[in-house]
Amino acid sequence: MTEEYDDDHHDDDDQSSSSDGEESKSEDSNEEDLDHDYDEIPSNECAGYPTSTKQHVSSEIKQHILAVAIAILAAVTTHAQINGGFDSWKTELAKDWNAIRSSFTSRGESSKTVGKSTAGIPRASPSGGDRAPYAAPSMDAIPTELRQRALQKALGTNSGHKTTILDDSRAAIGHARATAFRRTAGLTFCPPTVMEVAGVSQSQINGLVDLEFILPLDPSVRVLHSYYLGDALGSDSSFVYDNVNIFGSFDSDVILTDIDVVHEQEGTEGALTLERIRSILESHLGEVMVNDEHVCLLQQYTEHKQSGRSIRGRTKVYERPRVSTFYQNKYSSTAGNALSVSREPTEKILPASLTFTGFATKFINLSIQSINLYWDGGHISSGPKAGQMHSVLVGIIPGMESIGTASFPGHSFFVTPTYDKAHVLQRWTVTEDDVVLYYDPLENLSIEDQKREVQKLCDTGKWSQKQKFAREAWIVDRSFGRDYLVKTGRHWLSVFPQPFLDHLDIDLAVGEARNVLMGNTGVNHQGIHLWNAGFIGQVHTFETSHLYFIDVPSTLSPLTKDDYRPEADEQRRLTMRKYQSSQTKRVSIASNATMSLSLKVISCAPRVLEVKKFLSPVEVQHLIDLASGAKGDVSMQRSSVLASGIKNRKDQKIRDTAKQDTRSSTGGWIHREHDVIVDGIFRRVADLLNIDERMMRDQRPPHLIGAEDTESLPTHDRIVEAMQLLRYGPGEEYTPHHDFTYPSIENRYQPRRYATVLMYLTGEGDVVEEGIRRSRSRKNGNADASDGLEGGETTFPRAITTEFHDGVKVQPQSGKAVLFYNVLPDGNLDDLSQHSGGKVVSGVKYVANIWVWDPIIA
Ligand SMILES: O=C(O)CCC(=O)C(=O)O
Ligand SMILES: [Fe+2]
Repeated sequence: MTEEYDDDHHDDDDQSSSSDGEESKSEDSNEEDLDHDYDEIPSNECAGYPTSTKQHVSSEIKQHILAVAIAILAAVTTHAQINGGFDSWKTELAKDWNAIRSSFTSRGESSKTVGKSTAGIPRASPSGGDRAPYAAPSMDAIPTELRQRALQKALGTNSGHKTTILDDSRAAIGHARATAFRRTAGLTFCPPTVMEVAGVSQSQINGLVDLEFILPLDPSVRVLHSYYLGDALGSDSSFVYDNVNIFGSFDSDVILTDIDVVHEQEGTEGALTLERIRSILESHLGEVMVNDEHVCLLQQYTEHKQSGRSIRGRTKVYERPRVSTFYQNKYSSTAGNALSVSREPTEKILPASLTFTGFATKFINLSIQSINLYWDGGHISSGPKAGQMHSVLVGIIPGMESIGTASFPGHSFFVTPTYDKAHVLQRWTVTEDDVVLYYDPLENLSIEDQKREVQKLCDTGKWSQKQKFAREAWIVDRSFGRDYLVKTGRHWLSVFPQPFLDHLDIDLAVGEARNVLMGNTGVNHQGIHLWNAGFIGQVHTFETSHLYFIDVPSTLSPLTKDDYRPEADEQRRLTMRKYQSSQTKRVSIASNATMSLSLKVISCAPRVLEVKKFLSPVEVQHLIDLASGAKGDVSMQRSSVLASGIKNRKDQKIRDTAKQDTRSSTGGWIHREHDVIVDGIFRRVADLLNIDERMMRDQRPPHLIGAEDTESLPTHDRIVEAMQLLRYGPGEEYTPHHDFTYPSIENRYQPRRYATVLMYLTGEGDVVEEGIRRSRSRKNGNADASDGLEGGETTFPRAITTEFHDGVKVQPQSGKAVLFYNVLPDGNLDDLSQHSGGKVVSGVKYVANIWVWDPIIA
């Protein structure tokens, strides 16, 4: 991925931060009819596309129904019945379903009146505030006594003690204490276990909570079945999606047909047994490849096919903690004690209201043609172009793909064919409720007509299998996203499901990668390490053997692949010791010396941590010299921005259009192999992130890079981009944006930048300021370096706090690093990770950025 992103990395970017951010009053086209139930969507092999006009029962009601159904089930059934597994679960649920649903109808009605909504989801409060405006029914919908009684029954014990701890753990240990980034964790289509029915599951203790979701039977079964196949069969190929295409369109149908045939032959009432389905799958895949969730999914398929009833599944999601838990000593009842968090604080603590209301907006193209996406800036009010429309090309959305940008409520966007920019296909005004927007040429057709149309497109070969699959995958994603929103209050910006790292099987050919993930780094196969951000001011420390450079080595030639061989590596490490120290001044060090650095949490949501003195003055100086041209070989250019998701970044025209006022800095790229100092910084960053530095190496096979013996790992590619050096002069800035991008739906791995490490080279309390000034004026007479930096703070405008109205600000300080995560522990992209580089008032701001992608095992 590095090769692809190095030269012109893509950030999505706010297109028009000058907007006053006023809440939109304009009509949106997504008014929904909520009366349609999932269960009534007919099953069909080639279509069944939900539309935005007729599809779902309010997801909120669904959540209530499910939660209550499970509670009732748990409370009324005996231990043996619960243990009866799938069949009894389904029967019981089915029996209670209608009664439960009708008892909730009135509640459902009232949710409709909350305001204009998408899929029955009440409108967010316009003021922003906590941004969790949706009362998540979740576990709280189950009365505590019911849950406890169910648990006691299930466990056959009266241990009140146990119950209390488990109840508390959900509220307390969940939340911010989730310390790993997981991708679609614990996805299952099997009935709840005894523990789960009782409201307890292992993953709650690991920090994530259960989400029960419902998907329309068609096309979900086909899509998910194909993903399971792809993951099973393609686990050692780079792009599982290719396998999904091959197997998903061929084997997938063959397996489903086999199941249908056996079902018919055996005349089974309802569903085939799990054993029978397992044996059919095993005959195609082999024993080790078959996983239980896949089997359960197919059982739901046989059981629901006639009725077209929906698919039920569960996965883990991140529940953001209450803002009161972000403060260790401020709100006494929480006081940093994990197990007491579940008690409600006496006073209701609200986050500071925000003056900024921007958010990530994602546009999905459900047609097969590429379309242009424009931001509509309205009429130009003065100047020679007065009266003309001002629109800005955000990017081109390829067929069945998505791109995104940061936006504000009230912003308008429109799409046109790429070949006819005057023909507006669809126009949207974004609001907080509508940030994932679909262009769907079939949207206005009835479900029946859509089916016919898609069938025709399939039959006449106008759509490929791949295109059809991608469209169906988006439909599944969209459906999941609604349940995710209701449960968490957050929009789903990722793609569901992401590969199931939780299910990596030790028998599969991932041994080495697993070791890397699990090894000394403390990262396990369940997820990628994230520093805990339990409360503001929380301090962590990490050890690194990549000590500060306190002198510049006599030779600074680029490193070759051979330099990364273990012996060469070790030799260099020893040689470099004479230029290094464990403090920013010289102290005597042993050859195996390490140093320890502290990270301090400055924001819990988003998760932001700072490390003072991450870089030594010599390292800072070295990077500034590279950025300022004193050392020549880094070419700094006017920074460009692109909507995230655009893949063709060689397209100069788009790039030029994208050079807007949103980002006025200049920047250049520097590879880790540039020299030993830069390489050392990358290694220290790996330690900071708690990942194996080898994953940051060039992963291309030896014959492509002219080396014999390489230490590459079974990741797709190196997981780090080249370092980006940025220079901002007075008046220059980078307006609010996200660092994440939207991966292609075709990429089964859904790679993303999970972490940003931003290192300040100049700034307040500048320990090397004097040195920099002297050296710069000496070396290149750079006049602008003679002033200290004023302004240029990095702001997380949407950080949740009880103190600040404009978010959390980070003052540039020479040598300081800020680490923030662009993802949440449940694999969603973190909209709150939005940030800006403030306007420089005087002096020059230099920063260096390192973006790290989540390790993906090939
Ligand atoms: O300059 C800053 O403070 C932020 C830079 C940034 O966000 C970026 O380059 O993506
Ligand atoms: Fe950024």
